[in-house]
Amino acid sequence: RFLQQPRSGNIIMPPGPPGLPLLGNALQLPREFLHYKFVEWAKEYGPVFSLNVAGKPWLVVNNWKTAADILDRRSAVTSDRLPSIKSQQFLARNNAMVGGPHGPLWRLFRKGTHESLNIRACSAYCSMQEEEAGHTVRGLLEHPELPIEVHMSRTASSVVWRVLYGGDSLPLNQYHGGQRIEKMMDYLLKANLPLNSVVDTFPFLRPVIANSKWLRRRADEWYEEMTAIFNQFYDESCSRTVSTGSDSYRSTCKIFQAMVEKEEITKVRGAWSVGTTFMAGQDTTATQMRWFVQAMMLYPEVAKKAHEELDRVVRDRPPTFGDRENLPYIQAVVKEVLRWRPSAPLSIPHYSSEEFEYNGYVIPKGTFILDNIWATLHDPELYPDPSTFNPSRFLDEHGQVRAAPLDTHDDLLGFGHGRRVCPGKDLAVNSMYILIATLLWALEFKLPVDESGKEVVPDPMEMVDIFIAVHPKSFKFNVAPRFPDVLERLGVS
Ligand code: HEM
Repeated sequence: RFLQQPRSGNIIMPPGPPGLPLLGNALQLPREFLHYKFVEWAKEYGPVFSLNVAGKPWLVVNNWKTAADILDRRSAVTSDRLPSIKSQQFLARNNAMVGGPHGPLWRLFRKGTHESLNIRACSAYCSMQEEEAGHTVRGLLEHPELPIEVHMSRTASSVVWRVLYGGDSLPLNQYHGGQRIEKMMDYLLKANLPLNSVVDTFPFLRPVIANSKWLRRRADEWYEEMTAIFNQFYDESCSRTVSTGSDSYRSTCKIFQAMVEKEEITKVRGAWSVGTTFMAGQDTTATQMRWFVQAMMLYPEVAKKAHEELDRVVRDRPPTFGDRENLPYIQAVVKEVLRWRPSAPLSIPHYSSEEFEYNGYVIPKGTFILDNIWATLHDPELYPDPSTFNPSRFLDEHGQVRAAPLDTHDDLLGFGHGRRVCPGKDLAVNSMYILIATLLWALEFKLPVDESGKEVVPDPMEMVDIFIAVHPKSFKFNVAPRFPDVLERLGVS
């Protein structure tokens, strides 16, 4: 308790678990699945509690109400990101907007991404997304030997690639441009892992490293290579016109190119904005779709209800975006996938840029704020029996999608809060809708069997924490076509 007391002036932090002198709660934090530990602490200390991690104040927000109060309503002062020396300053040279400060540069980045990804702009990508859903069915049927992560990663990358860079559909099982970015991203993500950066643990080393070419050499090489890749994709994109099916659109690169021409942003920052958006948008959507496949194998009664709805509404032709309003159960499956297994259970941490007041507490400037999305989406008060995959929880007594209760973000779950809310949320939900509808229309998901004929049942609690994102552990799957000529019907034979 002593360590939760004000450190200076009138700071009053909410209570939290007691810690050790100097180290505070640092040794009590598990290295992975922090969100589970926070759920335990929230039961004891309430939905918003504080920690002291080696002298640094942390605030953990664990339900929809506190998230709305702190991250939405006070977003003017709770939308910063932790200043990270290794990843932001040395690796990305302050060009990575996702982890960057809440300032003028970030506003330009949001302006460009919003123009490209807002809900109206997204309508231009629908025919491309329908086509990608068809390619995914073909991939699953023609290459069932490939792991589910390879299929879903191709699909998610391809959609984001085509929107951001206006390129062609990405191939399955062949090295492509998107993978060049993904490979590089790994190093940047790992630099953010707690205690993975010497300079962030001991910030007094910053000037020493900044002034030594030899100590900085790995970071410099990484930056040069990343920038060359981003610039190459950006230049190629700026010279193409995109047209898919009945739609044509400006790639995100072209939107940033117009901003570069108006001298609002430099070219290198435009290229980095697009590249880091690709990084943020690819893995998240792919992870949600892997959970969807697992859920369909574990909950065949859900797949059956979805098949009944699709058979009644679209019958023997593939679903389209035009069918969405008539497919409430499919919409509810999309919501339940996002609720059941959010791909970023602790969101991306926020940081307070000013001292602020909340419920009688006074939270200091420089507080690391963790949004425990997992706790919110597994709160039994809002979602009874939260560990069961049950899309019907989102439907009213007439079988229609129920209106989202105030402040719950029930209409777009798992995309974060406040000014930092995910700018790709509408594109992601559109991708998930058309993929889920098309995969369920085209395929029967079954549990695979082992050599002795026994069903292999995946455990939905087996997950891999890779910092920010949490994936399902790799699992086997089995699919069969629901129509003998399914690929012809999809136009992808
Ligand atoms: C189902 C898929 C997705 C999920 C679950 C998801 C989730 C999130 C979350 C939780 C955040 C952090 C929000 C916060 O700080 O409060 C975020 C940020 C972000 N997302 Fe997504 N996202 C998804 C798809 C996408 C897509 C498709 C794109 C773009 C093509 C995208 C681009 C971004 C960017 C650029 C940020 C950083 C925003 C900022 O710092 O201002 N995301 N996302």
